[in-house]
Amino acid sequence: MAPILSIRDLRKSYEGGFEALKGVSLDIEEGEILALLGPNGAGKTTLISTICGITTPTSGSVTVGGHDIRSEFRAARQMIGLVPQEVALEPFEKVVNTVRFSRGLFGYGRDDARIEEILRKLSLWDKRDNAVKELSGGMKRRVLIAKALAHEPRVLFLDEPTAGVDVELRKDMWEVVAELKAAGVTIILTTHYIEEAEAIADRIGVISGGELLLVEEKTALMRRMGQKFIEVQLTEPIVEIPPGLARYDLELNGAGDVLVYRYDTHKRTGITALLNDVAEAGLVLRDVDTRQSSLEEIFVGLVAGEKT
Ligand SMILES: Nc1ncnc2c1ncn2[C@@H]1O[C@H](COP(=O)(O)OP(=O)(O)OP(=O)(O)O)[C@@H](O)[C@H]1O
Repeated sequence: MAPILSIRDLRKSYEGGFEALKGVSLDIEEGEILALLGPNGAGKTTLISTICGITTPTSGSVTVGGHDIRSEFRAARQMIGLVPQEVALEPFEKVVNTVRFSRGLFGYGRDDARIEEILRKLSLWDKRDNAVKELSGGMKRRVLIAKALAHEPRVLFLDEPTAGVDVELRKDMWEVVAELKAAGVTIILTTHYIEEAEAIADRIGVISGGELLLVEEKTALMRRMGQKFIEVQLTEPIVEIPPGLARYDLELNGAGDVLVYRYDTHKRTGITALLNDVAEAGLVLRDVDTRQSSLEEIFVGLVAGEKT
């Protein structure tokens, strides 16, 4: 199947010559959720703004549903919904009207049933007659999503959808995203919250300094780059690692009662030998725990590697 979004060698230099995108290429399949991770200033917003036609690219091409964003701007833009980072809403307008208005902007006729469906999906139906200014910050974000969905887009961009919202609302947002995916909407979101990408994305893209460092299926990425740790908890603390265990490159925690061993699941792990040698060294185990390195550790490693 042809990708719903196709980005080829996209470059953007701002006035003054700053290169915010240095040749980004990416294909996105219909119905997937892609999370774009990157530090501040990486170019995430520039990438989204360029695809959505808010920023003009210096070179390169983007097609949405086969429509070129420059030569077929209207057709391409019609397929896209954008939830911007900044909350920019008309404070005195009623929720329902602001969403209706967004639909009208795209040339669609009034469709109250559709608006009701969107407002209900976002738990805004009860607030439909409230003025926007009466809503909490989290609810305002939902209104932004409702507006972006009003013209029935097939691709939805969420630029930091949960920045500054509390944990509970963040989880609600994730549910909304999952429902949209189930309804067939393709979703591209940027986030600073790595746990957010870990929780909802199918694929992860890491962008830094205007370059896409990698794009990979989340589980494959975590399997490929992730390491595992085994924590050997001892009944009695020790002051130093016994010489018999020197070859393992172990770390002893501050309290002296946990030995941490890092291993790669793709190679021989050496766990059996380690546990034998721990017993041999006269240490008694209280418990053994394993832990997978998180996406956060992978991400920090990648971006740090890029800077050196
Ligand atoms: N209009 C502009 N003129 C000049 N430089 C700009 C402009 N907009 C963005 N930049 C620069 O381009 C780079 C990328 O910015 P962008 O907003 O795309 O980053 P981002 O990854 O979205 O960052 P954040 O996570 O902080 O929102 C930054 O260094 C920024 O200062």
